[in-house]
Amino acid sequence: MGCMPQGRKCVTGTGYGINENKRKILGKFFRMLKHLLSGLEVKQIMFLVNAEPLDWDQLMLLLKCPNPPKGLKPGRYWYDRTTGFWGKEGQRPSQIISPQLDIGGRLMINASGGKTNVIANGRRVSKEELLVLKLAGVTADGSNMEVGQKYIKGRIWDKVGTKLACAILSLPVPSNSATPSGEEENMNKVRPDNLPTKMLYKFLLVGSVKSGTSTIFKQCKLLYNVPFSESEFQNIKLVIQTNLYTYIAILLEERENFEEETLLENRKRQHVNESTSSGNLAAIFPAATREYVPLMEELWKDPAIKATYNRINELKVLPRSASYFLDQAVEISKIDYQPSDMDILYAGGITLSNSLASMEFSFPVSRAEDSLDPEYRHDPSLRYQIIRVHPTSLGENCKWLDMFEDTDTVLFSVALTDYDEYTIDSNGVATNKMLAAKNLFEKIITHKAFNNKKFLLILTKFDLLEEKVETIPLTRCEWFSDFNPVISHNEKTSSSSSSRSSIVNNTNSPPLAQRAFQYIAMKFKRLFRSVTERKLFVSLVNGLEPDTVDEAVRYAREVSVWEKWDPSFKNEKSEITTTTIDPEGSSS
Ligand SMILES: Nc1nc2c(ncn2[C@@H]2O[C@H](COP(=O)(O)OP(=O)(O)OP(=O)(O)O)[C@@H](O)[C@H]2O)c(=O)[nH]1
Ligand SMILES: [Mg+2]
Repeated sequence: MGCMPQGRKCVTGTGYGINENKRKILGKFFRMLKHLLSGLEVKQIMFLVNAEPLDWDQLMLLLKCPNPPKGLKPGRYWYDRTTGFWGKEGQRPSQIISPQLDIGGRLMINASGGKTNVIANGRRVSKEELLVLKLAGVTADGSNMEVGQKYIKGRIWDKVGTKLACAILSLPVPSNSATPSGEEENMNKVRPDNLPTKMLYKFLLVGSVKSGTSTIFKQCKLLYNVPFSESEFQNIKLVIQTNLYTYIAILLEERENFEEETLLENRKRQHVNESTSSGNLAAIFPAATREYVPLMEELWKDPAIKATYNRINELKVLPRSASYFLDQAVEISKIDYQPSDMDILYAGGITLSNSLASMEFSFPVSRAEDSLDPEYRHDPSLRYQIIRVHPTSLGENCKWLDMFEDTDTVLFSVALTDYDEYTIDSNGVATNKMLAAKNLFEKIITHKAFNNKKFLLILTKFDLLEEKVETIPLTRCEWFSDFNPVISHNEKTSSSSSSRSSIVNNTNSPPLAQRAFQYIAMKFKRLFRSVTERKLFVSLVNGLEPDTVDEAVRYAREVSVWEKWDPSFKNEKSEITTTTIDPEGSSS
């Protein structure tokens, strides 16, 4: 075959004759490159980076770098040397290539056609990028920011959420090899002793729709003193006020129905206000930010409204928390209303960010911990991150879970009350919510990115289960068809002796709810073991009670550092530390 450019021999070809059928295409690539790059004039218009043409050496540097641009064609490109961001001139970034390559000219401010007032490394970023920077927690104040992969104001790619947001917004994320120096990547996993870096443990909080994840997330913010930002706080306030007006609109509508039964004699009076009973929220309360105190006071004087309100439990369309807010209607409708912690917790429909929220914290040292031998204490300076993601943002078959592969422990939340509830999809097909939760659980535990993750199942809404299970049998859900509500004396003793949770130890708790909880935990544990051959940890939670959430999250901390959670670890009983019960142990 003879000599190839740059004097190299084609070793595999040595000693063999040329396949005449292929002669035409042999060396095609080199002929093409030579053709493209031989004359300076040609070169100059072929590959421009930051408005400067690349010479042969620069082009080779670009093509042979650890993470070269994919499918590079002649054209005009921009390149941010600090981050490795790469894109076509005038367009948003399309890839992240190896950073720090000495190619092209100076990055221009309008290189990517961004229209925001934020400049990153000398380039005006696009709206989408700005959103990502905000998600990553980089303050975007219009000043010139240093946005390195390695140091940002840190390392934005470490912030989960950044990756997910990028995926959703079709912005590039660095491939593993693009992360400068491989050890950076693994810093959270293998930490050389001489590095003083604090370790960050990551919990992914996920569950099916309305499983209580945002309540747990909000509870954690309050528990671990992570303040709500001003915009989060304003958003919460707006949601609470808007919710209140929705409840009132429903009351106004329902008032009519009740009246026909109970307030026939007052009917004429009611007609005076007919115009307000349309239920059209926008018409009644045009702007949630306006003060409606006088209107609210007037409404409460209306006997028909009072009568309707007294029968609020019959109004299935109103959420349970409605009466909590309606009781403070006048207060909430004030312009200067400040939501209390309880208001924030009770407010449904609040997601701090649309689909994704993240908080970082350290555990305050508890009194119980303080009295422990230092050897058994957790390092109080360790940092933890909780990322809450809504199932609808995980995409088809949870494909975006990849973005969370650096999670240490998954907190999977299931509402204990889901067993008799249904979701209706766009085709009108009803699915039992417990089965939907089971389905999501199976998808996540079998996802390739979560192969070896530890899982803590958070069974929540226990307070609501206590009420519900007394009237609606658990067997409503087909998965629970073999639940036997009759508790033998022996089982009763064994279940309470293995219970550590304050909820379970509460002697007022109806045993039936405990029994149901243990049964559901056992079902999930068996499912988990059959799929992964590993142990599923379980915590019982009432999202509105801080102590139970604190116990569960501290339990997640324990779980994260146990090295003995693999199947070879026989004595599982000793894993049960401060928090939870072992439903498997007690259900035999
Ligand atoms: N009584 C009671 N209510 C709860 C509990 N946990 C959550 N809730 C309520 O249940 C509703 C749904 O809870 P969220 O925390 O919003 O659930 P989510 O998983 O964020 O739901 P979506 O994001 O809307 O899918 C809210 O009205 C909460 O106040 C609980 O343990 N007990
Ligand atoms: Mg929510």
